[in-house]
Amino acid sequence: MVGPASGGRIPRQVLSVVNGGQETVMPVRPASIAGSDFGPIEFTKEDVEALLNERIKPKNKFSLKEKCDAMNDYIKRLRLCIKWFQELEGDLLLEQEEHWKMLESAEKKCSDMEMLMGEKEEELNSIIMALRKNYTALQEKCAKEESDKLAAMVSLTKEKDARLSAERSRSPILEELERAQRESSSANQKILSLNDMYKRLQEYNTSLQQYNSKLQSELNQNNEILKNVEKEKVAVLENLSSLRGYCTSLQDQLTATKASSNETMKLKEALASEVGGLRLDLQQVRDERDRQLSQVEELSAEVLKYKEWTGKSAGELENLTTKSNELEATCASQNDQIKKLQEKLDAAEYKLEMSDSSAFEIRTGYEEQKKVNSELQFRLAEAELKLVEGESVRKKLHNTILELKGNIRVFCRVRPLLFDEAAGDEPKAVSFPTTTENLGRGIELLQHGQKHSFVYDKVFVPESSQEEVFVEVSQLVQSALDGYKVCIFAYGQTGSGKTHTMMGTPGNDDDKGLIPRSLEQIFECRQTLQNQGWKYEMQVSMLEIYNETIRDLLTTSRTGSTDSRAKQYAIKHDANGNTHVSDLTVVDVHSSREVAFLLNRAAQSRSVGMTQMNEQSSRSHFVFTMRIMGVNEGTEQQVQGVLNLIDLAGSERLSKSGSTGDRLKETQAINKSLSSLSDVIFALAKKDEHVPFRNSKLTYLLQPCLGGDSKTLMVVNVSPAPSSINESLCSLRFAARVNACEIGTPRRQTSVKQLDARLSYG
Ligand SMILES: Nc1ncnc2c1ncn2[C@@H]1O[C@H](COP(=O)(O)OP(=O)(O)OP(=O)(O)O)[C@@H](O)[C@H]1O
Repeated sequence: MVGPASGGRIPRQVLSVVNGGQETVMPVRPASIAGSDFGPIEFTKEDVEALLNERIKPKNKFSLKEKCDAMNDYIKRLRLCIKWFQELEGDLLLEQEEHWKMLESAEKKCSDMEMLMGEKEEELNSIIMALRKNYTALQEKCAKEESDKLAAMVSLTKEKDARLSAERSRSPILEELERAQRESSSANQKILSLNDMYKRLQEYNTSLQQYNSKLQSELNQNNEILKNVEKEKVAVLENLSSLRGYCTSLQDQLTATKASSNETMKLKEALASEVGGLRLDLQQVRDERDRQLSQVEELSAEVLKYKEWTGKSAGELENLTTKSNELEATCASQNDQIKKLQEKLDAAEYKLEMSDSSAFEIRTGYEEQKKVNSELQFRLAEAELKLVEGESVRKKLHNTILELKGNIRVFCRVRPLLFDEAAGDEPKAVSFPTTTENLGRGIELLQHGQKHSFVYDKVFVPESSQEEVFVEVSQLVQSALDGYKVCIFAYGQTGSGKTHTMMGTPGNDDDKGLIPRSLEQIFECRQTLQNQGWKYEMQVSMLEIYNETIRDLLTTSRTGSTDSRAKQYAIKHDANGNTHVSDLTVVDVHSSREVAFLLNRAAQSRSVGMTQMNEQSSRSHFVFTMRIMGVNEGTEQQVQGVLNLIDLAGSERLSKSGSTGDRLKETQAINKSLSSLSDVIFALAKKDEHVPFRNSKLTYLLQPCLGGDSKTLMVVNVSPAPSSINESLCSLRFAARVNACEIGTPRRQTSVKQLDARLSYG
C-alpha cells in the first residue's frame, strides 16, 4: 500500500489492490467509482507517481497500439480522475473552510486551554515543588535506605554465611526432623489409638458402671430377698419352736390323759370285779334266803302238822317255835344283808356308770388330742420342709450374692499402731473416707503430701475386731460346706497383721483369727445340717512353703531332724482339676477341738524368725486345707468343698528388713514367690493365654483356686505406721489390681457319684 505521496495532496480514498503479485493503488471515491461506467481503474504505482508528478511513462511491454489504446483509455480515465479531483478539490475547499472555522474555534479553545494550562502549570509547579521537596525527602530516605540496604546487605551476607553453615548442618537436622516427624506421626497414631482406647475404655467403664449399678441393685434386691428369707426363716423357726413346745405339752397332756385313762380303766375293772363279787354275794344271800324261806315254809308246814297233833308234846312244839324264830331272825338279818348288799351294788353300779362316762370323756379327749397331735406333726413336718427349702434358697441367694460380688474379692485391714510406732506429731498416714459412697470401702494414704485413694470390697479400720472381720468372711466359709472351693489368703508387708488376722492370738477367745473361727462355724453348721439329712466327712492337711520347698506340718515322722523336712513333696493336678501333694499327711477330723489341736501342732512346726520389722515373723507361706465331703441321705446328693486358708509370708524390702545370711535367702525366696503370685494375678487379669502358675510352688499349688472356679478372697493387711508408707502403698496398689481381676466363675461341686477320697486343694 502506498502512504501519502510526498509533494502532493493525496485523495483521501485510495484503494490498494494486490493483483497477480503486483500491488495496484486506486484512488477511490466510492459513490462515483463503484457506479462508474469505466469499471475499475488499474494503474501501477509508478503510473500514479507519474500522474502525481505529471509525468506519464507508459510501460514498454505492450505493442504500441495496445499502448496507445491503453494510453487513451488511461487518459480517459485520468480525465475522469481530474474531474473527480476537481470535485474533490471543491469538497476539500469547503472542508478546509470548515477546518479553518474549526481551527479558529480550536485556537480559541487553545487559548482558553493555555490559560487553563497556565493555571494548571502554576498548580503543577507548586505540586512539582512539593514533589521536589518530597523527592529530596525521598532521596534522603533513599540514602538512608541505601545505608540500611548496605547494612542489610552486610547482614544478608552474614546471614547467607550463617545459612550456608545452617544448610550444611541442615541435612542431619533434616534427618533428625524426619525421624522426629516419623516418631511424631507414630506417636500421633499411638495417641489416636490411645484416645480410641481411652474412649473405648471410657465406654467400657460406663458400661461397667452401669453393669455395676445393675449388679448393685440386683445385689440389693437379693440382699432384701435374703433378709426376707432370713426373717421368714426366723419366723418359721420361732413358729417351729412354739409348735414344738405346744406339741410337747400336748404330748405330756396325752401321756397324762393316757395314764389317768389307764387308772380309770383299772378302777373300772376293779369296780366291775367288785360289782361281780357283790352280785355273787347277793346271789348267795338270795339263794340262802330262798333256802331259808323254803326251810321256813317247811317248818311252818311242820308247825301246822304239829298243831294238828295238839296232843303231841308241848316241848317239841317249843323247840319248833324257837327254831322257827331263829330262822325268821336269820331271815331278817339276811334281808338286811341283802339290802346292804343291794345298796352297795347300787353304789358300785353308780360308780361304774360314772367311771364309764369319765372313761368315755377321756377317750374322746384322747382322740381329740390324737387328732391335734397328728395335725401338729403335719405342721411340724411342713415347717421343717419350709426350713429346708428356705435353707436351699438361702444357699442359692448367698451364692448369687457372692457371684455378683465377684469370685475374687479383696478386703483391706489396717492394724492399729503398735506401742513402738507411736506417731507423735506426724500427720496420720492412713485415713478413711467418710462419704457414703466409700464408707467402709475406701482407704486413703498420704505419701509426701500426695493423697492416694483406694476402694475395695471392704476396709477394716484399726479398731475392727476379729469378730467383725469374721462376720464378713463367714458367708464365704459357708460356701465350702455348700460344695465350693474357697480360698482365703492374707497378703501384706511383714508385720502388717496377716498372722493376727488368720490365726489370732492363741488362748484368747476374743482374738481368735479367721482360721479357728471358720472351723468352729463349719462344725456348728455340720451339726445343723445333720437335721436336714446331711452327713459330712472332713479331712485337713497343713503345709508350709519355705524357700520354695514344701514342708508337711502334720507329719509325725518329724522329730526335729532336718532329713524328714527335706522330703520332696510333689504337687500334681489330676484330670478332674483336683490338686494333690504326694505323701502329705491328711487327717480325718470330727470336731473343731481336734483341728485346734492340729493347728497348734502345726504352729509349733512353722518356720518363724525374728526380723527387724517383726519379732515373730512368718518366714514361710502357711497353707491350711480342709476338704469337706457331704452326702445327703434323703436326696442322695453329694457335695465336695475345699477350704484353703493361707497366711502368706510377709513381703519386705531387703534394705529395710536388714536381712543377712539365711534371712536374706528366705527374704529373697519370699519376694520371688510373691512376685510370681502377682504375675499370675496380672496374667489372669489380662486374660493372657499363658498364666505362669509354674513359676513358684505357691502359685502352682493354688492354681485351681486362682485360675478356676473357686471363690477367692484376699485380705490385704496394712500397717498405719508412717515409716511403712511405701510398703503399704505397694500392697494397696497390688490389691487394687487384684480387685480389678475377673477370674472364672465359681462352680459348686455336687454330684451323685462316688467321691474321690483323697484330699485335694481344689
Ligand atoms: N488388728 C490387730 N490388732 C492388734 N494387734 C495387731 C493387729 N494386727 C497385728 N497386730 C500385732 O502386730 C504385730 C505383727 O502382726 P503379725 O505377726 O500378725 O504380722 P504378719 O503380717 O503376720 O508378719 P510376718 O509377715 O512377719 O509374719 C503382732 O504383734 C500382732 O499382735
